[in-house]
Amino acid sequence: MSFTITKILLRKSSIQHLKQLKQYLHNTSSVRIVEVGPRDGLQNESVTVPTNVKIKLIDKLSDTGLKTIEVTSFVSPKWVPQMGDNVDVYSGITKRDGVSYPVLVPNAKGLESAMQVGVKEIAVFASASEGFARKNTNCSIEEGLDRIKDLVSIAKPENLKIRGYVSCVVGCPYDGEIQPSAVTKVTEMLLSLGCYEISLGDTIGVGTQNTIRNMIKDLLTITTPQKLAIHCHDTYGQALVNICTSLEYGIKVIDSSVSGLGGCPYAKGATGNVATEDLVYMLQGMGVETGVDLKKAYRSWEIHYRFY
Ligand SMILES: CC(C)(COP(=O)([O-])OP(=O)([O-])OC[C@H]1O[C@@H](n2cnc3c(N)ncnc32)[C@H](O)[C@@H]1OP(=O)([O-])[O-])[C@@H](O)C(=O)NCCC(=O)NCCSC(=O)C[C@@](C)(O)CC(=O)[O-]
Repeated sequence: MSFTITKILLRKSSIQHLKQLKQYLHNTSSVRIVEVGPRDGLQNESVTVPTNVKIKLIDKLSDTGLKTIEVTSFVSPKWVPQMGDNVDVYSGITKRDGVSYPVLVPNAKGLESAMQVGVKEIAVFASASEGFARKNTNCSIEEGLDRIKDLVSIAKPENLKIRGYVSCVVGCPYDGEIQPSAVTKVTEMLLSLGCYEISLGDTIGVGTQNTIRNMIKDLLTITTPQKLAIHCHDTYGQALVNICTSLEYGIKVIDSSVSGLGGCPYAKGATGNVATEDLVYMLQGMGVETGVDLKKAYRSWEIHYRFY
């Protein structure tokens, strides 16, 4: 290809890109932030944060304007001891009207305990990679989906809201690069089981603009952006860029973690999620409404910080 033709094509694609950005800014006046710090963040701390500190942190977060706060998980305490106080945390927090407090559940046993304390929303989790599925849940992708099917059959008649996660959407610490089609397959399955939204987890933060874009493009062949959320860990400082790329494709639900806490005990090398404060700051600058008070978000973190 001649140099001139390449230049024309490049100029055309950047004009298209600008048009797309303009369109997105026009369409995106607000986003919903899903705060995952108390679960995704604290599950990975080297020390177990005391229950009363977790409760204070969640109550402070409830005061920031966040509408969804994932508070804990009902997984096996043998696997993740940091979440072993799930019943006390969920029972101890002050539930505000208009705020949803989902919990992560891996199986029917976890769902049963969650229902006993009156949980109204759960999050189920699957993986796009076999290696991670086995390390994180001790079963294959397919067996994990069967477990989810079982627990959904109990949760649905009880009118519980069910959110789904797909982990390792671009890369896996065990299997390497992940093909978009693998993500699409698991997402389609979770949607067909009744999840109202699927959060796309870049579990180890290896995504870049291109890999995130390719993954979303493939997903948009089977679903709409309204059914998707993005969940970026920030290992290589790409989280905000990857979030902007997701916004371009119309995704308006973003997971983040206060102060950038986070990681997964079964994904070595994974650093924290994108920090809620950084995300709110960026979106405010773009004129996108989040409903979150930035100063209060900073202050909520002090509770946890004072613990150390
Ligand atoms: C799925 C299992 C349970 C299978 O674990 P397993 O060992 O295969 O299960 P099991 O059925 O053989 O049970 C083993 C023991 O755990 C107990 N048990 C079993 N289930 C529960 C439960 N729900 N609550 C309490 N206890 C439970 C069970 O009763 C038994 O106790 P024992 O008889 O030995 O005394 C295990 O692998 C597990 O809990 N895994 C979860 C790991 C985890 O929490 N990882 C982090 C969350 S995922 C994540 O962070 C990614 C995400 C969502 O953020 C998105 C992203 O970034 O990608």
